[in-house]
Amino acid sequence: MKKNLKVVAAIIENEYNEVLCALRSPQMTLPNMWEFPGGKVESGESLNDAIEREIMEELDCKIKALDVFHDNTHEYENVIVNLICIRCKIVEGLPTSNEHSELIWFRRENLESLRWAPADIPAVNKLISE
Ligand SMILES: Nc1nc2c([nH]c(=O)n2[C@H]2C[C@H](O)[C@@H](COP(=O)(O)OP(=O)(O)OP(=O)(O)O)O2)c(=O)[nH]1
Repeated sequence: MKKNLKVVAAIIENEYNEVLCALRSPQMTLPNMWEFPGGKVESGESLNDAIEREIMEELDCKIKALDVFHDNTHEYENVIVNLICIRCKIVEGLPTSNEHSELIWFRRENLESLRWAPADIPAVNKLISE
């Protein structure tokens, strides 16, 4: 049976309506695909605590979770990912890439030009069409 993963990802927008996008490194699963930064929810952890912890670990900056933007379940070849995208705002610091190959701020209308992890595509489409 495939493993089910509960994953939170941060939708962080700046004052120019640009969204923070992260490129998964060649060493990660889903290598060289774009994603919203985040990671697996640990047992007993709330979604907000999980995204705030993951962003501190991955991007070295403090965020506040605002609300759930999109919730999608995607079946990959080996795993089923429940990806919960949460709108967040930066409270302290600037995002720094600890684990990703690249971090960029991208305008919503240009998001479709990136090669996204398949689970992210519905959230990306919602961002573009909003
Ligand atoms: N962080 C994040 N993960 C995503 C997104 N979309 C998507 O399919 N995933 C998948 C990739 C991973 O299989 C899973 C968990 O993310 P993770 O960031 O903890 O993955 P990881 O590389 O640490 O996983 P692993 O190598 O330890 O198995 O969710 C996304 O937008 N953000």
